Amino acid sequence: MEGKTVGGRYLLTKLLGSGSFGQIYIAKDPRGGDGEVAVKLEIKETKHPQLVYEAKLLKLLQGAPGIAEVYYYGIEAEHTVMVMELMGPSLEDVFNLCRRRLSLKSTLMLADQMLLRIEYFHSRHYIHRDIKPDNFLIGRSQKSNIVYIIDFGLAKKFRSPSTLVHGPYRENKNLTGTARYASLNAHLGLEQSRRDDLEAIGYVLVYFLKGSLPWQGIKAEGKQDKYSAIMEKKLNTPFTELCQGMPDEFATFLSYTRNLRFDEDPDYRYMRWLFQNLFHQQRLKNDGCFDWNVVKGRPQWQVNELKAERLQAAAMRNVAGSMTDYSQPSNRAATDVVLSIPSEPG
Ligand SMILES: Nc1ncnc2c1ncn2[C@@H]1O[C@H](COP(=O)(O)OP(=O)(O)OP(=O)(O)O)[C@@H](O)[C@H]1O
Repeated sequence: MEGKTVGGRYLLTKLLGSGSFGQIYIAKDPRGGDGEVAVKLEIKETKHPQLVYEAKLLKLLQGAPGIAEVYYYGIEAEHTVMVMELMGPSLEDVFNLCRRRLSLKSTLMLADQMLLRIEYFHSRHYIHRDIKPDNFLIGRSQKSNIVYIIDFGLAKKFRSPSTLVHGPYRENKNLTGTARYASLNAHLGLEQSRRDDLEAIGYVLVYFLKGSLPWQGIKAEGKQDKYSAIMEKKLNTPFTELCQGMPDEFATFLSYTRNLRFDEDPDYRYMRWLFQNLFHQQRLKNDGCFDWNVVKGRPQWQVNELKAERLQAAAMRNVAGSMTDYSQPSNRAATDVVLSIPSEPG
């Protein structure tokens, strides 16, 4: 596809990766900004289309910090095409770059942005359901301090936008998301709600600060046995033990999220205050400088290379290990968004 033009103006220059979703390219926009955009392509006849849902959800979310701008959506010869803002490496990439351990300062700066993103997501009536470091990307150039939230393939509307009536509580659900960061209630088969995205953020923060989670690397026969073993470990690891050696705020945060009722409005201000307060107590300086900006001997271009390598590797694996089962209607995103797809702006 390199060398082709989509949307009448975007020239595909480089394959970034491919997987279950189709392909993602870097493209040049001769008329726009720094000239580079990301293009997602999905085969038109795909059995389980996702791009249309992602485009609808992105359209709904447009205009807030940390949400990729969409420039074009359309159906062309054999593909559904979405042209969007090009972003940089994921938090998993930069975590690797920092030898799989982040400082308290970076973790707290990320906590603040991740909480803002999820609060905004929830304010638009959706839960994400696949919170993990790979689904947060760093912006490029002037936006390199901004953390973006991506991958809405598992997002689900949790309340009516008009009446704000919460969706029903259900049990016996299959686990949706990524087992490592899934909330205990998601493991237990409860319908997910806002609290589950927040508990997952808690696990991501512990992962950044400690370098790993106690349920990583558990060996089991099949997928289901592995999920059960992870759940057991989560059940049997009190937050005080999980967060041993870390400031108390992390266990406090996790307990708060775990104790939220299914349809309770989370107090986002309280959660951000917890971490901001710790930040100030520790006399840290919010200068926007993350660990990966100062990794010795690792210039910025290496961050970009690392990302390219990871995307290639993911393409080779063909996103093996993904738990998503798109044959399950509940696993499909945003089927009921009523907004129209964006057409190319002026
Ligand atoms: N706008 C973008 N700019 C740069 N990289 C991007 C952009 N969108 C997605 N990516 C990269 O491409 C990868 C795949 O994108 P995305 O997660 O949206 O698709 P997916 O089908 O849900 O993939 P996966 O199966 O890995 O969850 C992401 O891991 C991300 O690193």
